[in-house]
Amino acid sequence: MFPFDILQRTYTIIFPPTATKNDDAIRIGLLGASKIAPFVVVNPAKSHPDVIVAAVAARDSERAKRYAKTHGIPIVHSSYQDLIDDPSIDAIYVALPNGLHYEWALRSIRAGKHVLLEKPSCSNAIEAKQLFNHPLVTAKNAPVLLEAFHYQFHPAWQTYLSEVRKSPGSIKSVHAEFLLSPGLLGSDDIRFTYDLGGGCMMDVGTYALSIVRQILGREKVLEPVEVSYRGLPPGTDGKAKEPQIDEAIDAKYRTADSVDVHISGDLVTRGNWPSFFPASLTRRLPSFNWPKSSVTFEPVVVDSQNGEGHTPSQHFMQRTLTMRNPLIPTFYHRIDISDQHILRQGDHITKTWNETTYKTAYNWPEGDKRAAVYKDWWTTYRCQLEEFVNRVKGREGSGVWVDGKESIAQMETIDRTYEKAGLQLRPTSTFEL
Ligand SMILES: NC(=O)C1=CN([C@@H]2O[C@H](COP(=O)(O)OP(=O)(O)OC[C@H]3O[C@@H](n4cnc5c(N)ncnc54)[C@H](OP(=O)(O)O)[C@@H]3O)[C@@H](O)[C@H]2O)C=CC1
Ligand SMILES: O=C1OC[C@@H](O)[C@H](O)[C@H]1O
Repeated sequence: MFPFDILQRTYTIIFPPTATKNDDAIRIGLLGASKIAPFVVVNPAKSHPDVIVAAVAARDSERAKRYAKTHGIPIVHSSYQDLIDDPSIDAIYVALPNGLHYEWALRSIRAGKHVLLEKPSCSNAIEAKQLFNHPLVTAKNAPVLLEAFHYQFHPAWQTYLSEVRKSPGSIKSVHAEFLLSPGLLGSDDIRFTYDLGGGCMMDVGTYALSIVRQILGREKVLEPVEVSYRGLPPGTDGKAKEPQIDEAIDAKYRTADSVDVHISGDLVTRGNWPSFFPASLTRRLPSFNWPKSSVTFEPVVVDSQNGEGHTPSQHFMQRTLTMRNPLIPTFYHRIDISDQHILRQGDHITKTWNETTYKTAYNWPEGDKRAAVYKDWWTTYRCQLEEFVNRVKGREGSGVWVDGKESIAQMETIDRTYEKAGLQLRPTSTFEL
């Protein structure tokens, strides 16, 4: 039954039911013929009655035409600015290198277009503050601007967050990791160029950071206490390529209320094999790891007895909540609610045991009105598109949103992490508006 469910959802993601478009559907334009746009916008739009992917612009018009043909996009513009100035376009999807997000988001907003902006929103906190606090963005009736933290919109992530909120005990530690297998990114990938706002912290690291910040408080800036990174391997000439680029990053933070926070990201993960394989053999071997988040709570007292003449006995419970694969939950994810129980008599531990329950959430809970709208096969991107459209149309929506304050605090924490690592902040755009 379980693999059949996966197959059914996967089939429907690839071949979604096509919706008849409404007359007032939002017409989206793609800035750049990017690799990610088919997943984030083109495919999800097929099943959305209020979205038409109407145009694309690329630096090379021929490439843009080929891309448009492949994806059935009717209009091709020969420059990004032409696309933005097209009066038939309502919204822009900015999937450019991170270093260009600020400029093209602002240009789009200036043209009155709504913006779905890829993560990370900007190159650094200076840009993020200028963008999200810009009068054109904060004005009443300003266009919608959303940093595309797609995973937050999926019911699986929201279910995990609600388990965090209702768990007994205060949070002791939080961990998140996103480790990419080798071979997914070419050596000329935008992620490996400093001037384009590259780096692991800017890429998979930004998800791990966003995850821990969602758990701890979305507007909190975290202060790093220890950061280490791995740079790019030297080129064939033996010289360091792009010395400001982190290929992998590992950062620890400690909050004012003493929560230990740990994130790891890696764009080219080797090693990391289970410990029964000798590390000397596996250190250089590629490995696959699910993105993961876990939260451990302080122990709580479940029961306490101090009967006269008896040694006092206490029953403690300590919870750990783990979520595997918060980023592509539609294929597979799992929420583990693991409770460690300890019985003590005086100073002696007399018994320990574990109780673990597992949860999945491919949709909102039964009876929740959102469950009647969402579908089990919706990807995080389809959920995100639903909420982007709801905002643009002024509809109620699911209640999940990433606001400017969250995006700014995210960039401030990324900056502090780079500073602690001894790396330069990603360069600030010279574009002014
Ligand atoms: N939400 C998600 O799951 C994901 C988000 N992303 C984000 O999306 C963005 C794009 O990533 P991805 O699609 O992987 O990248 P691509 O390299 O496929 O796309 C980047 C686009 O940027 C354009 N571009 C403009 N200037 C430059 C330049 N100087 N060098 C290189 N490209 C340039 C290119 O457009 P043109 O066609 O005009 O040549 C290209 O199509 C990033 O911000 C990344 O973080 C990426 C993957 C997943
Ligand atoms: O979801 C993702 O997976 C791979 C990353 O490199 C990418 O930028 C990210 O958004």
